[in-house]
Formats: sequence, structure tokens, C-alpha cells
Amino acid sequence: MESLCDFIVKELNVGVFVLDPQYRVRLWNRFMAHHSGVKSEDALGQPLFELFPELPQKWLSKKVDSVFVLKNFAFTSWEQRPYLFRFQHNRPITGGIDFMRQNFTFMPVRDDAGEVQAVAVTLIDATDSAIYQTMLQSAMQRLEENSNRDGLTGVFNRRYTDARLSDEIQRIQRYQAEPFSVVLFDLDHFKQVNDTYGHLAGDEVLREVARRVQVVLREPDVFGRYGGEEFILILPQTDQHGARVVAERIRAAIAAEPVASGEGTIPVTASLGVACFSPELGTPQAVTHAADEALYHSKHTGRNQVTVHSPQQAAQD
Ligand SMILES: Nc1nc2c(ncn2[C@@H]2O[C@H](COP(=O)(O)OP(=O)(O)OP(=O)(O)O)[C@@H](O)[C@H]2O)c(=O)[nH]1
Repeated sequence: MESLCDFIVKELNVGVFVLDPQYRVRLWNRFMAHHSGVKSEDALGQPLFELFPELPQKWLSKKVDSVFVLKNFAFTSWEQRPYLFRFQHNRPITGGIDFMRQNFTFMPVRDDAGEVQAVAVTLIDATDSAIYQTMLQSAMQRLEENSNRDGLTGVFNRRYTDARLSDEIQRIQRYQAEPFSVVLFDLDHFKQVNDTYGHLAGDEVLREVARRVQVVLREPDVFGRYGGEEFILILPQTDQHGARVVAERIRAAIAAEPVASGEGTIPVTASLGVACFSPELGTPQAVTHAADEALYHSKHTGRNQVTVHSPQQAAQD
């Protein structure tokens, strides 16, 4: 029976080793020898921390000591501490994982009187779980990121900008934070672009406009596609004056030069409307409606220009 147990421990595809109270190795199975490069005959009787100086001695000895003192099992998983031994894992697809991920169990080995004479340790290779989990996490991250993006231009989509607008308003109402502004803009005579150059060239114009706008924005600004050829910008901590400056810069960037497409060079301009948050514009709908009124004013008084919302101007329109 004993030799059968020896056989299993030796052949198991799990690391097994046993430490005495001085952390000297009393058993070292084939898995440990294979992965560490230290043969059983060289390991036996040697202090573990001399064989593997890279081990986290303070942490590991505390763990082993607790098993001697408390006489209970202890565990550690790769999620808490990715590895103790720097073992290669030989997986072709690593997901950025360097060394073999390891789960450990620390078990008290008692004598007939119930005293703990040694601690048996098992090491399970958890690299596959770690790789799958890392891949899953990055896939989920990409999925979430994509679900916030507009497929054509890569800027945020309406669902996302709506949510960010609500967040901004809540932030102001809760913390009396500095007001933000919203800029809505819409490309001029875009129907004509599609009709003249085709829908694919129209798509290329939308992508290029998005690129031009992104270049002039600051990091906290939120830029999204609001609908067909209409875009929205949320400018945190930006008053009416600042928002007008940004909007003017965007207008100039869009109109700077025609867009080069396979169908020819296409002149492009946009009309913009700006609204700054105020207590009277206390909902996402109210503030975007105000920006939309200003945009309407830009459209109907010549296009390729910026209008800042004011109740007087809205009343005139
Ligand atoms: N290529 C392309 N065209 C789009 C897309 N979304 C909306 N459009 C087009 O954008 C055009 C918008 O036209 P209108 O709303 O009449 O406005 P406009 O021609 O831009 O005129 P003004 O806004 O008054 O300057 C329509 O022809 C839509 O088909 C898109 O994703 N790609």
C-alpha cells in the first residue's frame, strides 16, 4: 500500500513537497524536480529558501508556520499571488502570462500524538485558468468599449453620450461643480455630398470630420455621434465663453480643407450650437434642446458658423 502511495505522489501531475519545521525539504516529487530543474536527491535535506532564494521567504514562512501552529490546512490561489516558483509554463498562447500560475495547499502532517511534524505542500498548475480568465477579461473589456462606440467613426455613440450627460448634471447638482457646456454640430448640405459623390464618400467625410475634431479636443471632453451627420460634444468645466472658443476651433478645423476621397475632393463645413448648463437647463433634454436651438440658428443664418444659445435668440427663431 505504501509503495502505491509513493508511486502516486511521484507520478502525479501536481507538485508535492514536504517541509520540516526548519523548512528543510523532506519529499520532492517528480513534478517539482521536472519544473524546477532540482533533482529529488539534491533537494532532500536542503532548506527550501537556500535552494530557491527568489521565493518570498517572509510571506511563505509565515504561511507554513501558521500550519505548524494552528494545525489547519491553508490555501493560496494564483489570483492572490500569481506564483511562488518561477516555473516555465510552455503554453504557446500566453495572454501575457510569464511564469506558471500556481495554486497551493499547505497540509499539516501529524504524528501519532497529533503534533505537526511537517507540512506537505501541493502545487497545482493553474496557468490555463489564468490564461482563459485574462483573455475573457480583455474580451469583455473590448466588448464594453465597442458597445459605447459608433461603428462608422469610432467616436462614442448616442447611448454613451446620453449617459455621460446625465452624469455631468448629477455631478453638478450633487457637488455644485463647475458648469459644463454642450456643443451640437451638423454638417452642412450633407445630403448634397451623398447625392453628388455617393454614400461611401459621404461615410469617408464623416470619418474624416471625426478625426479632425478629435485632434482639437482636450482629454476630459466627450465626443460622440448624435445621429446621422450630427455630432455632440460634452465639455466638462467649461463656461459659455470657453465653449464658444472650442466650437469656433472645431468649425475652423472642419472647414480648413476639403476632404480627399476616392470620388474627388469634397468641401465640408458644419453649423454649430453651444449651450452652457444653468439651473434653467437642468435636464439632459433641456440642455441639448438649447444647443439644438442654437444650431438651428447657425443653419438658418448662413451655416459654417457658431451660435451660443441665449433665450433672446431662441425667441427670435
Ligand atoms: N454617407 C452617410 N450619410 C448619412 C449618414 N447618416 C445620415 N446621412 C445623410 O445625411 C443627410 C442629411 O441631410 P439633411 O438632414 O437633409 O441635411 P443637409 O443636407 O446636411 O442640410 P443642412 O443640415 O440643412 O445643411 C441625409 O442625406 C442622410 O442620408 C451616414 O452614416 N453616412
